[in-house]
Amino acid sequence: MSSSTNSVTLVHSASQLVQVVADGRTRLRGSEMRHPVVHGEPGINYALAFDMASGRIVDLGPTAAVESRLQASGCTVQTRVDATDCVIMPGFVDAHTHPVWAGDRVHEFAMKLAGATYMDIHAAGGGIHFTVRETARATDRELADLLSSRLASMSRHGTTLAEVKSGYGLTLDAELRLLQLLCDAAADPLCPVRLSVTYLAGHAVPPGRDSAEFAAEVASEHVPRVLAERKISGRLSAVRQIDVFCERGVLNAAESARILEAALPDLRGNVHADELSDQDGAAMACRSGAAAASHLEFVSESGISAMASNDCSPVAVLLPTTARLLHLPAPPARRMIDSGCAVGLGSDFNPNAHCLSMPLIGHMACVDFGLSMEEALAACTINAAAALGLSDQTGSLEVGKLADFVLLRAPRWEHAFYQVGDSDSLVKLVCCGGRLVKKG
Ligand SMILES: N=CN[C@@H](CCC(=O)O)C(=O)O
Ligand SMILES: [Zn+2]
Repeated sequence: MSSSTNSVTLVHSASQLVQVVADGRTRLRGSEMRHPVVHGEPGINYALAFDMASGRIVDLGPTAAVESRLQASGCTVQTRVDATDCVIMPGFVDAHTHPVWAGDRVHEFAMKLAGATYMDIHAAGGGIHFTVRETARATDRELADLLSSRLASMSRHGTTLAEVKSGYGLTLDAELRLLQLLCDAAADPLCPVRLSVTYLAGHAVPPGRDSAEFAAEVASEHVPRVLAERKISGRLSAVRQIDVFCERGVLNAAESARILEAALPDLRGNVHADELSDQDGAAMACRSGAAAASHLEFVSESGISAMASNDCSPVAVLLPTTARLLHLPAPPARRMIDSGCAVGLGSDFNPNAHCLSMPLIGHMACVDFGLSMEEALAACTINAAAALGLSDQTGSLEVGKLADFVLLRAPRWEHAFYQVGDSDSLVKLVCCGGRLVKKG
């Protein structure tokens, strides 16, 4: 029970309370992922109270105990939310999304089903290049509306924090435009999802350009301008991460490192690594001091060892939609966890992988990558928040943390991953920083 509390909202009578972490740890590595903290004694029901002014959790535990502590400390319970037959659990954290673009690529889905590879389409001027052209044609208003409807959908599926990347601009001005749209959304008090904005500085090499020369331009001109806008004018102050697509046919490890290092330590590194081939991407991410490396289908043993080495190593963010869609081998998820990596999860929402539901991602991580449900839970809460450097604030339910939680209409939390494709109706209520954003 925290002391400086006045008016609180009390969510009570839940059949389970899922904290994930209860001792302040900010990531779960390796075998620790098997043991998220869950309370669900038969005959006991559970509550969570949050301060309405700060949006932070002030107490949680069995309902009777929480109510008597609130009364003893003189708190006024202003709002009561009945969670009977529901589970209180942390909001889902989506550690990797590309939500600002126009023009779908459903035609490419058909091409891939007929056997075309991702890189065949990319090299022929489709893929990211197609989306860059469509995005350039769209107005700011159209892009803002598309972004906002995607964020609303994420929220309906229970996401309370998402990493959101630019990357469909490629030129400096076009990237600045996309970053501004993301920062405007992040600053909107009505935005239903907390956003952590990433400057995806090297998503593709513009047609006709040489990758080394493009990387040099991004490192020496684009990155300094984004950093200046962020610091001096404050226009892009919500930008927290930098990303590159380290891949054969895009940027190699040296070119990627050059861009990342131009932004560090102002921005945290967050890298597309070893997705379609082993490019030494994970190890490069470690050497560059990045906070997260995503994809990792082709990660090497040395990349896994580097990511498993300590509590500051990058979080290994796995993206089940992409591996499935592109018929890639599953990333060696078991090997990563058994080696001691902190594994996180992301939807990778983008025009290639059109999925906004983290419960579905958790299901796919279990079925396709061999995670247990406990590991998937840790991966899409505390570890995904760790990938964004925000796991001291969110990603678990603990006193003092943000009231970022969902009520799941189910007897046990495992239904989040078991009831595949049903997350919109399973998620009864979403609370983001103490703001109730979905009621049903
Ligand atoms: N791999 C690079 N970027 C995205 C795909 C972007 C696109 O195809 O538009 C990803 O993470 O999967
Ligand atoms: Zn991506």
